[in-house]
Amino acid sequence: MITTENLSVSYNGKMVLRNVTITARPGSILGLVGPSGCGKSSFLAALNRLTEIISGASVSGRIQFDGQDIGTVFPSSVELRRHIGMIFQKPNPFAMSIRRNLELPLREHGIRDRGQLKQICESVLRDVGLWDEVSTRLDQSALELSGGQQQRLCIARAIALKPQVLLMDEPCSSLDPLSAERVEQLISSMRGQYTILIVTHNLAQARRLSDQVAVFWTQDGVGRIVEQGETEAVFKESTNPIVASYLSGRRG
Ligand SMILES: Nc1ncnc2c1ncn2[C@@H]1O[C@H](COP(=O)(O)OP(=O)(O)OP(=O)(O)O)[C@@H](O)[C@H]1O
Repeated sequence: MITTENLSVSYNGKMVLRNVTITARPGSILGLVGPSGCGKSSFLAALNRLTEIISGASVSGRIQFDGQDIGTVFPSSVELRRHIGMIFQKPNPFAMSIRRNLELPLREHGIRDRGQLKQICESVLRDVGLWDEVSTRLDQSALELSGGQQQRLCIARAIALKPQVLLMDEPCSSLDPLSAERVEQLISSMRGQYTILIVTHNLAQARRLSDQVAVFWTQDGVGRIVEQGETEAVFKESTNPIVASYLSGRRG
């Protein structure tokens, strides 16, 4: 379980996200929606400590992992990212073979046994539905795969490390409609196994995929969460006029 309390993010002293307090339940999918620029990506970056490598970025507030301060649980960013994986909008396989894409992070985390590496590679490629498509060309460059296949490979690379949490920043938005549907189905099938936080601009997708949803909005130049709850309840019953008109597609 991952929980934030009054999490705020600033760049060069200017706050862009204020006081986000939210819980992502174990095994559930939390959708993060809201118009451009309201701080959704900054929120994910803070959770994955990417803000540490963004010049001028600073974070305040608390992040807890299974009830403990995340800095205590994972003092090093390498260890943190093993447990909290990230999938980006644009698939970002390494410019190397499909096999090496999967083996490299495993080797970096101390798994060197060839049999074990082979077994994990096959298992995660099966999990993401890629095995039948790539099993005969594991030594070809990952960059030769289609965009949708590359994104599924990136998800395989992330889950090879057995993370508890996966952060996804618009994972389908750079893909053609069929590939996007395939990746969405994959994410849906991962419910129960991983805690997933997914940013999406596709409201229909947020509604189909997520168990809970948080609506981000910029007010007075700062992003914050204006509504959160069970997805169907938020979509059907929100009494916040901004949220209701945004979710119905009339605004935003
Ligand atoms: N590295 C940075 N330096 C300065 N300002 C930044 C930086 N990254 C983001 N911002 C600003 O922070 C605010 C929030 O941006 P962020 O990308 O988190 O929003 P978002 O909701 O994810 O937007 P989108 O949906 O367009 O991806 C924006 O005003 C943006 O310009």
